[in-house]
Amino acid sequence: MQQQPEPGGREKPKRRIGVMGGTFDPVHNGHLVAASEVADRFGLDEVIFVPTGQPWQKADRDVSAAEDRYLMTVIATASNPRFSVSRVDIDRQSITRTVDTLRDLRCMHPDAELYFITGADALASILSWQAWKELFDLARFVGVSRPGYELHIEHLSGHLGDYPNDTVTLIEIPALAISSSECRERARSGRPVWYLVPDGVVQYITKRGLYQPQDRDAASASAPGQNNVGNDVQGNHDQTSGDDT
Ligand SMILES: Nc1ncnc2c1ncn2[C@@H]1O[C@H](COP(=O)(O)OP(=O)(O)OP(=O)(O)O)[C@@H](O)[C@H]1O
Ligand SMILES: O=C(O)c1ccc[n+]([C@@H]2O[C@H](COP(=O)([O-])O)[C@@H](O)[C@H]2O)c1
Repeated sequence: MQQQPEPGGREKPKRRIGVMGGTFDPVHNGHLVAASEVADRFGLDEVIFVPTGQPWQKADRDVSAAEDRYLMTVIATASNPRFSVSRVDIDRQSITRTVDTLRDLRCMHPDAELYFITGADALASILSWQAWKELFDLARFVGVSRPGYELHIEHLSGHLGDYPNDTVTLIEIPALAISSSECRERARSGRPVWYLVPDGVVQYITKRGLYQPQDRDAASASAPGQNNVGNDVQGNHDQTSGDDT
């Protein structure tokens, strides 16, 4: 671990901060397990979840409102004292670039070591990210396994010549074959998302009527407390629909 000198000559370990970037539409248990595993393996003091503002590589589909994705991420992470959520990307008035995320977080935490966490699919496409050459100066990268994707680093090896060996690390994590796309499709068709996402996120999706077919959106907007998600999404749980009552 890198050390920094203290007034008395003693060395103080640097704070280690994980950065879990994602569109989180919705956040699911695969994201949470990835963050938790990396925190454990790398002895991270904190993991900051950073919902994207304008994910330019997802411009081919409608992405839910940033505020909904942010709130779901807050709900999902609230019970873990090491997890927090940042608004840096959703408050920036431009497309979301990880280089900006990391620059902002570096300014906020100048003495910390940053560990950017990516799934195998995201890591595979990192050379298509904007200003990617700067990324490895700003943070270490941790690529985590994900069912259905090959976790590899060969595409980066030609670009990491002068960087330390631990600039990008690959780790195997418990396999959770969950995706936000699948959760959205389930909610849309009235199938359960219980246990794929935290309970509070199920309730938030229900309360806000997220991921419903277009013709039900108007109802959702005009009656935000109404249960607009199919009953199957609620399963057999004995709980409220998330009404404001
Ligand atoms: N099940 C999973 N296991 C490991 N990593 C994951 C998993 N799901 C997502 N990730 C990683 O989390 C980060 C954010 O992912 P994102 O918010 O795009 O979720 P997603 O499930 O891939 O969404 P979508 O299905 O809409 O593309 C990415 O680095 C992605 O690779
Ligand atoms: O910097 C970029 O150009 C860039 C392009 C695509 C994705 N990313 C980041 O990769 C993370 C996962 O993104 P996504 O789209 O798979 O949810 C998230 O933090 C994004 O900001 C970053």
